[in-house]
Amino acid sequence: MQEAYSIINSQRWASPGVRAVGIVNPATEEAIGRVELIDAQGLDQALAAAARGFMLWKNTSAYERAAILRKAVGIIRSRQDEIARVMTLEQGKPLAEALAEVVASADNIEWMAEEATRAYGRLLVPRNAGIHQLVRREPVGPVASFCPWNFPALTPARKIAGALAAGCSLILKPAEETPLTALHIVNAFHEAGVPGEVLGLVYGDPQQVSEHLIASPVIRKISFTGSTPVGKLLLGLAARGVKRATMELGGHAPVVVFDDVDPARTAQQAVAAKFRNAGQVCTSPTRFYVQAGIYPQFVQAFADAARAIRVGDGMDAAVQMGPLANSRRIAAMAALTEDTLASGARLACGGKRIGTRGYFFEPTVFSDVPENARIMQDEPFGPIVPIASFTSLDEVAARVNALPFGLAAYAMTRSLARATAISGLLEAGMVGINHYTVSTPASPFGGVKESGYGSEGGTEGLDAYLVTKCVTQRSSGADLGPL
Ligand SMILES: NC(=O)c1ccc[n+]([C@@H]2O[C@H](COP(=O)([O-])OP(=O)(O)OC[C@H]3O[C@@H](n4cnc5c(N)ncnc54)[C@H](O)[C@@H]3O)[C@@H](O)[C@H]2O)c1
Ligand SMILES: O=S(=O)(O)c1ccc(CO)cc1
Repeated sequence: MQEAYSIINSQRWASPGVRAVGIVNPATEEAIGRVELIDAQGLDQALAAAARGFMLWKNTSAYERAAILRKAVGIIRSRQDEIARVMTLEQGKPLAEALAEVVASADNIEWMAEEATRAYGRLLVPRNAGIHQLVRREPVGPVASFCPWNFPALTPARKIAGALAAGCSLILKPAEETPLTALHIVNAFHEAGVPGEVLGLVYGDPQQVSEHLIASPVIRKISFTGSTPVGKLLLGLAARGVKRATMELGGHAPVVVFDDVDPARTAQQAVAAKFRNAGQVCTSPTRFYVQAGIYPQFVQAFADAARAIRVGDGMDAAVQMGPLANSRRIAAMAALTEDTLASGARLACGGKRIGTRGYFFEPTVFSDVPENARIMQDEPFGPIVPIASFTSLDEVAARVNALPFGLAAYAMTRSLARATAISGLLEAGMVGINHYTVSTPASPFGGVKESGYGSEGGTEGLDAYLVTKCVTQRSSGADLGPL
């Protein structure tokens, strides 16, 4: 049995009369450990530490901060197999996917470590020879970050890397369902030399923790990855203190498949992307619009490839799709399947829970899905996919942009003219043309509309933790007229 716990000032926080909840392996439903939940007194200690940590870290040179972050990268890489194993046990994704996530986490931190030394300001051209005006970029202050369970290493890694590279202190609240992976990531930063006060880790009741931290005058910025409804709630709390926010919220990514592509190859590529992490990815391709000329062939090839996916315990190297992360997702998939059948859509494959032990659900494909079916509006966040047909570019553009979401969007075509046109039309923060990888360390990851605002990754990901200060300085003894 493994234990996860809050860390304040590099020390395990033991709340008197500590409450704990079990950590469940979603492939077996067995308890694999427990996570201790923090109390209000612990949160106050974490805030006090973050306030001290900010004064310390913002005065640490960017080069020193970068060196410490690079050391954390080395530690994470040296433990990547162990961290991946823990992730698969507590989250369910296949071991190869877990390993790829740990590798990506290290790559993101490494990229941000380099970026730490490039937070340039600028010098203005003064209106008077005795005046110097400079625009400084400074760390915003202590940050509170909230992470979900679908990427237990990468989401914390991105949030920690951006904040620490900029010179901010951070209190991280990972998901209580996947606490062990985050504990490994935070430990790596501390072992690398990040002072305990600079990076705190808290687990607790999500509502209690977010309300407590966001209300504190210590916290100057929040960063949240999760659902749009919770994001709106946290934005409301942040607004009361006029605090900055980065919000990575839900999506419902459309894929426009034009009739000039090979339907079988395109469908196989789509299936690999759709069922990654059992569809529990905010950038998952989740609504397929296929041009009428290749629609039947695409649906057939998609369903064949989905049926062939090997589903099982992610610890088995032959498995391609693991369980869903928790029992809530199974209930959500069952309800969505029922609802989609009732809408008149055709079930091409799947549609049921697999077995009674472990949160397994069949890769499920619906075709001829009407636009008003719930699955075309609500993010499935699981292994269910709707496919519909379209005829013209204008028609499909109106349909894909009708939702309030705008995170990722994709289009498949061999035509440069179509690719250019659809890239301009899609209302999304990230667009993939003939490709589903829209996230790299150098690219800004974020959405528009109700998918959130702000970016993580890229130069924008550092910018998100910086504020602007304009300093106007008079040379001593300068004889000045008006500015
Ligand atoms: N954008 C993403 O990467 C992402 C990740 C996980 C879940 N989701 C969304 O969440 C939905 C279902 O997941 P869920 O059942 O865990 O939903 P949820 O909205 O209850 O929880 C999502 C995450 O937000 C956290 N959370 C919930 N209430 C909070 C609060 N008041 N303050 C701070 N954090 C809070 C949870 O701990 C969890 O990690 C999915 O359908 C999906 O749309 C999105
Ligand atoms: O970098 S990705 O693996 O594509 C990725 C996608 C989404 C999220 C957040 O849900 C994290 C990483």
